[in-house]
Amino acid sequence: MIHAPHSNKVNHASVSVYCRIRPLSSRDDDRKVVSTPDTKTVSLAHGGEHHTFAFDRIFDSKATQQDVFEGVRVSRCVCDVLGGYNATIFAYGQTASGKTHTMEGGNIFHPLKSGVIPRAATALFRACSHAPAYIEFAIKVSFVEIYMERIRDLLDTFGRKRGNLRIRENPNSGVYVAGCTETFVTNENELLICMTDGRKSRATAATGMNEGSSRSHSVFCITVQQRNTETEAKRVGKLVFVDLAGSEMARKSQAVGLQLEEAKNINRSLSALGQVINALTDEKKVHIPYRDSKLTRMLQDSLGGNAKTGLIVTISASAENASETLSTLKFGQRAKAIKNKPKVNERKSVEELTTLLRKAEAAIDMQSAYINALELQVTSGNETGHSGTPNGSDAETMAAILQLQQQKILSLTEELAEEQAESKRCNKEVLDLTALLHEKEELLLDARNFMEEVEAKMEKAVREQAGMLAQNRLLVKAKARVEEKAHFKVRELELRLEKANAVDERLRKEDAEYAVISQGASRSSTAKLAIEGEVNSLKHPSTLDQITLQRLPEHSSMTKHLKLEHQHRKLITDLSAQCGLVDQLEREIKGSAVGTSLVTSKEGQHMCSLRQRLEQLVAVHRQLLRKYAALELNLGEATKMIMLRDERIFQLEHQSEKRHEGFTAECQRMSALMNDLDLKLLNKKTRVEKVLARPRTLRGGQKDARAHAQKAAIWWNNELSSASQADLLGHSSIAKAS
Ligand SMILES: Nc1ncnc2c1ncn2[C@@H]1O[C@H](COP(=O)(O)OP(=O)(O)OP(=O)(O)O)[C@@H](O)[C@H]1O
Repeated sequence: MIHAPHSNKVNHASVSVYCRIRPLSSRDDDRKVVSTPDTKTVSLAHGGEHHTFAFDRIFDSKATQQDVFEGVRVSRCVCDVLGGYNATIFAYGQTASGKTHTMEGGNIFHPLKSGVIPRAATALFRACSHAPAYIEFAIKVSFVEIYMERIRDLLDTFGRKRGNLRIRENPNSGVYVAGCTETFVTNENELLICMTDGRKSRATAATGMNEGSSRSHSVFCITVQQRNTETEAKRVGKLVFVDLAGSEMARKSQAVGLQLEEAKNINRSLSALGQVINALTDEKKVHIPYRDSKLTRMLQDSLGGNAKTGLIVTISASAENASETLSTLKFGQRAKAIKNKPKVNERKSVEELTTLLRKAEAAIDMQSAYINALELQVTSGNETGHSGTPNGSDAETMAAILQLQQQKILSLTEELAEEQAESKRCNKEVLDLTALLHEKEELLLDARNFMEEVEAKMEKAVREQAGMLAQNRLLVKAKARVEEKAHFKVRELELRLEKANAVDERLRKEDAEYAVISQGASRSSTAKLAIEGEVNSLKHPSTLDQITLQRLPEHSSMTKHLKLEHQHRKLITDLSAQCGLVDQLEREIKGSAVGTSLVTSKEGQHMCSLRQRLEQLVAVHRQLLRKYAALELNLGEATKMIMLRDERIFQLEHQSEKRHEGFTAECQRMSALMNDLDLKLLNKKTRVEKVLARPRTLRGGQKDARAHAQKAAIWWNNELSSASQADLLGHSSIAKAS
């Protein structure tokens, strides 16, 4: 006997309901109205009555995130999903009762604080890593929210599909959100990153009851696709986590304006959910109002559909929330009565179906042969009955046999019909699959053509990219050159500044030297000439050129000043040329930035770094300009000082000239005096010699003459020594004066 395949068997499973009690917060009334007699019962005292509810598991306020994960048996849900089932876990409860805390947790990356979703991700990837090597997995996630009756894609980073997505239904894959972003993930971390990205886009707000209240229902879906590489059989399972927005009373949450509108929408969709649950648990109701809200439409497979569903109701133990707690617990109790029909989403491979078909045909053949044999036996029995007269017991036995045979025939005919139907179904499936195969082949062909087109485009893009890269490289080199030049110019400017300082220093020294120089009349006159030349060229600065500079005396301060000015002018020209180069570079970089907008993000980064370097260059350029301005200022001051010094030099020269003239006149006067003295001496000497040469006969006057001659000699010697002393004094006084 052939049994129906596993996929066709429908097991009814009721929704598992769990209850988590949130610890009292500072905002809460201290009076507790909730108690937990045991791990499966929760009791609420409200309105003078005790309401008791039984659930699959109760988590009190001390329960940890791991306790909840284990108690809700999320790992089993993960196994179900890997087995090809759809599973849904959703959290329902009053606002601020801890739904998001339970589903996502305080910190999704923290080992203790993470909630059900991150832990399920860990379990899923661990299970995949332990699967046989011939099973291939593809895991993708989607994250949407239902905000004010609009479905928004939370993973759509560009916000194109945030508007309002549509819900569609497919006989194979069930209810799904059309066009929502599905991101493939290869590990737990990637999944958590997707979740973090989605959480950032979620609509939350601070209300009177919760600092970070979710203003929307969020649906996080993990789809696990499996392929058996040996048999080509495929399986798909979905793990859906729904964090519902909390029901709230406007009075308590103090919602006004947009928040009030949000609260109304939340309450409306939650009441639609309640209606669906009521209809599902009421045997008389035939119509289930799934289409009354986006929320119920999305949860259609999870409520009364083909998914395995777990519901976590979150409540507050505080007396002030007792009425909301009661309604939450009632909701959980009703939901517990919902019966789902979980089924495996599996597609058998063509080989598997062909084998099944062959088996079915063989069974049909065997049964047909058996029926024929039985028919023959019946016919021959009848014939035997006609030929003789059977006794009573024989007749009874015959009747029993006939009855048995008829029953057998009946059951065999039924089985045959079943097998034929199965065979027909298999045949149809084979035909469908063959058609699908052809369709896929065509699609594959299209895809191949498309791929070829894409490849050609890619090649072109790569070529263009390479061109752009080369251009970028050139730009970078040009930038480096400009940078180098800028650095060089800065260094040059610094050197020039140092030189200017040195010139200043040397000018100071020259002042001192000049005093000595001015002593020499000839040198002074040369200097005078040079200064005159300098003054003339200063009067006509426009005529100053390199040749003029070369012609001027090297040691002259004016020459140095003019040289410095010439250098500065050259520097201005250089700097403006550099400015032009930098501007051109900026323009080129801007141009290339526009051109490279389609280039990969790596190049974008490169461009960014280029831009940064350009900015640095511009900063250096500005610094240079500032330095240049400072230099110009220094130059102005230096020019002023040089002018003052030149004036002083001019005055000194004037004085020196005057003194020189005085000195020359004094020298002339002294030499005239000396000549005069020499003449006088010569006369006296001659007279003395004459006296000494007189004859000795003149006895009478001989002694007198001798005495006179001696007196004259003494006078002469005295005159001579006083004259030489005066001469010496005269010389020293001139030296002092000069
Ligand atoms: N079991 C718990 N243990 C510790 N803190 C909790 C627990 N449950 C909730 N909280 C804290 O209570 C606050 C409200 O929780 P949460 O945001 O999860 O509520 P909610 O039901 O999602 O609210 P809403 O419907 O407004 O979004 C948070 O600060 C959260 O950390």
